[in-house]
Amino acid sequence: MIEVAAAIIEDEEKRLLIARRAADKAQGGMWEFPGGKLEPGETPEACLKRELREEMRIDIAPYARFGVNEHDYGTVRIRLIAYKATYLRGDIRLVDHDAYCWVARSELQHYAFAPADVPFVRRLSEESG
Ligand SMILES: Nc1nc2c([nH]c(=O)n2[C@H]2C[C@H](O)[C@@H](COP(=O)(O)OP(=O)(O)OP(=O)(O)O)O2)c(=O)[nH]1
Ligand SMILES: [Mg+2]
Repeated sequence: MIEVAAAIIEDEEKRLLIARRAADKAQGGMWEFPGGKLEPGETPEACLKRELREEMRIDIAPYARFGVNEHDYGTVRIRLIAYKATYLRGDIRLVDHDAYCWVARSELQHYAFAPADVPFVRRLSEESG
């Protein structure tokens, strides 16, 4: 089981940050909440702060656990741990993804998300914001 943390980052207009996985990666071309694999001994919050600096050059503050979803991709099984987070500072620069977007909750349904994210997307779509 691979443990992966994902950040649901909101801006002042209540839009959420989503990013598209590069074509050459697992789940290439699919949208996700940015993040990555936990390193040994790392908390999900620390992982997310590190990953968002590495992958997008921004600072975030995770503040609440949103949920966990286990998904079997056949060759790998992942435990995806989602945290709500606040966008603190930095201009986004894509290091790893090939696109990003700030989207309203009502627009999330128009993006093809990685299968492990689908339960989170459904819940977020029903939230007000
Ligand atoms: N970051 C992230 N990964 C996700 C999401 N949904 C989902 O199925 N995944 C899968 C894709 C990968 O198989 C796995 C790990 O994600 P990753 O590629 O971001 O890991 P990483 O940043 O540590 O990158 P790397 O060092 O392995 O290249 O989790 C999601 O919303 N966010
Ligand atoms: Mg990543």
